[in-house]
Formats: sequence, structure tokens, C-alpha cells
Amino acid sequence: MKSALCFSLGRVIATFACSGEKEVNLAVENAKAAFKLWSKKSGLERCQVLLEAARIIKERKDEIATMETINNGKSIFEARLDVDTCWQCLEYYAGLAASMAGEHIQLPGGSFGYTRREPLGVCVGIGAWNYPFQIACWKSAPALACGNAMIFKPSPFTPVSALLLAEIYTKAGAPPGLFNVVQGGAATGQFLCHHREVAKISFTGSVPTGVKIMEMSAKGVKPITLELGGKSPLIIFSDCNMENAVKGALMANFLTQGQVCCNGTRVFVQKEIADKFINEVVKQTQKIKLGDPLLEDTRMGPLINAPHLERVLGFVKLAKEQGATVLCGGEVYVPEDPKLKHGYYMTPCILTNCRDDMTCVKEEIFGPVMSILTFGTEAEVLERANDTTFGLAAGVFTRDIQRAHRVAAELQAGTCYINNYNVSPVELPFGGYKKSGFGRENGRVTIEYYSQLKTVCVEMGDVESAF
Ligand SMILES: NC(=O)c1ccc[n+]([C@@H]2O[C@H](COP(=O)([O-])OP(=O)(O)OC[C@H]3O[C@@H](n4cnc5c(N)ncnc54)[C@H](O)[C@@H]3O)[C@@H](O)[C@H]2O)c1
Repeated sequence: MKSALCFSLGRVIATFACSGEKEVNLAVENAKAAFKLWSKKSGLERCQVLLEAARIIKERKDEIATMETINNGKSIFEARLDVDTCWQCLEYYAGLAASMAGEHIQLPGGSFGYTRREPLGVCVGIGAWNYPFQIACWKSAPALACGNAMIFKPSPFTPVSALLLAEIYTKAGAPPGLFNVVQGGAATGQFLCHHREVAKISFTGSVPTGVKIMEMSAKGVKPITLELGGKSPLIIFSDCNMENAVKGALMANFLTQGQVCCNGTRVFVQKEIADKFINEVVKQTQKIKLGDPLLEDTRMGPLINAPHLERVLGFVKLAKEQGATVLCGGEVYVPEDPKLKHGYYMTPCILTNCRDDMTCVKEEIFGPVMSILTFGTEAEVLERANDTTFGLAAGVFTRDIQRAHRVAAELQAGTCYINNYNVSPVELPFGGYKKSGFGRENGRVTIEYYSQLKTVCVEMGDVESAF
């Protein structure tokens, strides 16, 4: 048995049983049965179920967002925005489901070939704890649109909202077992990844776990999508719109208490505007309202759990030892409300006097810690920005349109934002370069990661035998 915590209050809100091999086998059997029915449906029929599920998500938005906030700790304001990207994702792939088609290719002598886009079978989704409902939707919507079944394992820290999604798919008309949730940690994940009948694994989580997923999938020659960590650069040129650049830096660092994979935590500011930018960014950061994440005006809640809070505070301590200056935050925060005193809160932190070789600049902290670095030229900042093993995202703020596109082209990252940060329209593919992973979520291209292409070669004449 495991417990799920309410992170703003630091108390248990639910317990659940971890799925073992037996339960995983059962989930795969059920998913296989559902796949048989679902894969025979037309794209339009699948579209209708996904649209109905999207409608229910919209209808139950507040309930889902509240559950997410209670379990994860992110502010209700943000949780509602997350839920919007979820029904949008289902609507988007519902729209694509009916238009999936192959090609017709003319061959000599009237012969021809055609391709069919076919589902893979039973897919597995494994999620992280920072966007529990969103990760479940972003994986299942394209999987189901393509005609697959999915078994989803949420993080054991946030087991709750994926169950709401399962309930919603069922209510929307999906066959039983089509979207199946199993609970548990690494052991449950391993049973899923090793299962002979699992056709694909889509994983969101840390690089070390991603490596293990890759090893397990290699044994079964299973295709995988890996959405891993990051240490993304955000480059602020002196000709930027300062107000937008400051807002962009906050968006790049403090959503979900800084626990966001694509955060732009290495903020490179051109020397000429560094003082002005730093003053403004500190001022705005100090205004962020921390507290009960269920209150409408709260913008930052608690971190996910006690060990993670300790880890993030450890990064701040080490940064100081290595010569960085803390301009604000980086400390444990105890809200006035006595019922919140067991929550894992910390104040959002800004570090200056950072160097590229410091731990806070090199490693993913996954907390509300922004490291500010200064630079002189475009060539210099590009080299420093790309000097990382990660490549999930990057951002640039400038009014120079040519420079914006030149820099975006040079940045080694799966997503590059120009004059904004951390917006995630479902129409755009999202995924990593380098150790941040491969494969994509969202956008039309994701269809290719949840389907396979069959070529049918048709002879219209006689067989010309070589024998
Ligand atoms: N690129 C993205 O889209 C994205 C999105 C969110 C989070 N992340 C990354 O996720 C990390 C934080 O999430 P986390 O702490 O939950 O990551 P994690 O790697 O510890 O766990 C992720 C999931 O994998 C499961 N798991 C752990 N060991 C496993 C194993 N051996 N076999 C199978 N499954 C196993 C966990 O139970 C959990 O469900 C950060 O590095 C963050 O950057 C990436």
C-alpha cells in the first residue's frame, strides 16, 4: 500500500495498492480485448468518443483542477490552465483521427502500392508527478486517436487524477480497458516495460529513469518516446521589450513551483541591461503570492514532498558555497495559515554572480531557482547556451526579427520560444534534443509515434519469376 499526500497540507489524502505482475498482466489482457474492438472502429467513430471525453473534461474542469491542486500543490489558477490544454489535446487528436490516411503509389504496368497507417497495439504511458492529468491526456489522446489501447502508470506521488481520466473515457464510450490505470512505482513500471504484449512505451520523467526505460525497451525491440529533463537557456538581448522579458523570465522559472521540465533556468542577460533586468525581475519575483494553492490569488504552492524540498534547498546552499549571490528567496517558507504549516514551501529564488561551471547552472534543480548569467555577444551566448547535455527548450527575447530567427535556428533544443516562454499550444510538437529525449508529444507529427505504416504492393500483371 502507498499513500498519496495533500502537499499543501502535508497530510495523507488517499492510499492505494501498488500493482504487481498479476495486476499488470490483467491490465494488458483487458487492454488487448479493448484494442480488438477499438482498432476496428473508423477514425470518425474514435473522433466521436474523444470529443465526448473532451466535453466531459471541460464540464468537470473545476473538479479535476481542484483534485490536481490538492494532490500536486500547484495553484488552482495554473491547474485550470493545465486542464484547458487537456481537453484541447483530446479535441485536436479527435480532429486528426478521421483524417488519418495512407498514400497511393502508381507502379509500372498498372501495378500500384498503397500504405495503411495502423495502430501499434497496447501502448504504455508512464508519467511524472508535475503535470499528472496533462501527461495522461497528452499521451492517451494521440494513442487512442490512432486506434491503440493505453495502460497508464502515474507517478506514485500523484496517483489520483489519471483515475478521473479513466472514468471520463469510459463515460465517453471507450470500451472497458481501453485506457487502463495501474498504480505503483518503479517495480510496476518495470513489469509494464518488460511485458511481451506491450507494443510501445511513452515515458515522461528523469534522465536516469529514461535510460532504464530505453534498456528495457531495447530487450523487447519496442519503440519509445522519452520526455526527459532539461536545463534550458533563456537569452535576453539588450534590445528586448524589458517588461515582456521580465514576465518571460518569471514564466520560464516559477510555474508549478519551478518543477517544470522545460523551464529556462539559465537566464543569460546582455551586459548593458543586466542591472535593470535584475532589479525588475527580483521586484516581480518578490511579489509572487505564496500560500494555499486552492485560493484564487495564490500563484505558488508547496513543492511536491519533503525530500524534494531538501534537495532544492541543497542546490541553493551549494550555489552560495560556489560563489553565487542570492538576491531573493531560496528559503523555507511557513505560511501564516496554521493548517498549511506542514506543507513543503520555499520562496522563489534568484541567483546572480553565476558561472557556467557551477552546479546550479549545470544541473536540473526542478524547483523555483533562477540562475542569472551575463553575456556580451550573440556568438558567445549561443556557445554557452548550447554547452549542455540537455536540449528540451530555449528562449530568446529581442526586437531584432532576423536575430530572433538566427538564434532560434542555432539553439540546440526541441522547442525555441521567441519573445515568450512556457506556452504550450497542443498544435505544436513538444520534445527534446540530446539527453532531454526523443519522439514528440502534441502536434500532427505525434501520430507517427503511435502508429506504424504498412505497405501493400499490388501486382496487376503476371509474376515475372527469377527462377
Ligand atoms: N520532457 C517532459 O515532457 C517532462 C515533463 C515532466 C517532467 N519531466 C522530467 O521528469 C522529472 C521529474 O519527474 P519524476 O521525479 O517523477 O521522474 P522519475 O524518473 O523519478 O519518475 C517518472 C516515472 O517513472 C516511474 N519509474 C521510476 N523508475 C522506474 C523504472 N525503473 N521503470 C519504470 N518506471 C519507473 C516513476 O514511478 C514515475 O511514474 C524531471 O527530470 C523532469 O524534467 C519531463
